[in-house]
Amino acid sequence: MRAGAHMHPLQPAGAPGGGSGAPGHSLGRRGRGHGCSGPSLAKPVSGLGAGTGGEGRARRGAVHPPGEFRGPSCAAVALRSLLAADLRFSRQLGVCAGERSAWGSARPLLRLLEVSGHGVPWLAGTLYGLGRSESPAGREVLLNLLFALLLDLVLVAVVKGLVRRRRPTHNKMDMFVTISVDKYSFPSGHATRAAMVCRFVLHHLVLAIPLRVLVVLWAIIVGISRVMLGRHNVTDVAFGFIMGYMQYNVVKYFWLSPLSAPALFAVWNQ
Ligand SMILES: CC(C)=CCC/C(C)=C/CC/C(C)=C/CC/C(C)=C/COP(=O)(O)O
Repeated sequence: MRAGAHMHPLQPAGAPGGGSGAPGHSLGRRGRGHGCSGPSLAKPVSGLGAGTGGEGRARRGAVHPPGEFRGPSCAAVALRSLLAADLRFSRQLGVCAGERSAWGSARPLLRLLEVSGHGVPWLAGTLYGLGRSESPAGREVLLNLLFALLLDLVLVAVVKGLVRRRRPTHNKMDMFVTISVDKYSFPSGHATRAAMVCRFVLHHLVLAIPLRVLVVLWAIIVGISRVMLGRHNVTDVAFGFIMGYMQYNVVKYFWLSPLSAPALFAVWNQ
């Protein structure tokens, strides 16, 4: 692929489909070849683009106006290096990506964890609880959990649709109920949901310490299992955790109560 041209921001050069993680991708080579530069304010030097592929070749010898980028910035090179390391590391951690993988026998257990963090059981369970709940306080919490889960689905779909990072190539697309954007991997919807639900539960349920620890462990293990199953790269999950953590702030800010959303609660008060 031509460096810098039509290249996916989360896909280092030499990693077709964003998921190869193959050693010897071109990042390191390009980085070593000419270093990196910021915006050029100095008089242009011909041939600075050399080694950056077709674009560089086309510009060789050209006169660059002040302010034009001479090559990939240090930030871009650092980002690509991070992403290349992410692909390699994630591939190594994908030990349950298939039945024949190193830890393939643990795959069924990890797939069970996958279901435990999936949107469908959480939505179904919350709706069921809402239907059964007889206490106003319980209904308020469950209604907000429903709002949180729906918000999570929408925000993850928006970010996945914008970023469009492909899932790792070693992922087997045998996931439990998916929607169209789930062909993309950034961020991990399981990680956002796990982090958000974890914060939600810790804030709104009175639980003994061991149970609180269990909830946190569940969230962490769901995240790790995404990489082990080969569904995600590490950065998808890390960002998912951060995003899910912050989503809870949104839920808290827009907390639905009989005062803030009387129409919603009127359904039960009739
Ligand atoms: C259960 C009820 C009452 C309604 C379901 C409504 C519905 C179909 C919601 C969509 C749920 C869904 C398919 C969520 C996607 C979950 C998923 C596969 C996320 C991807 O996670 P990732 O970690 O692989 O990014």
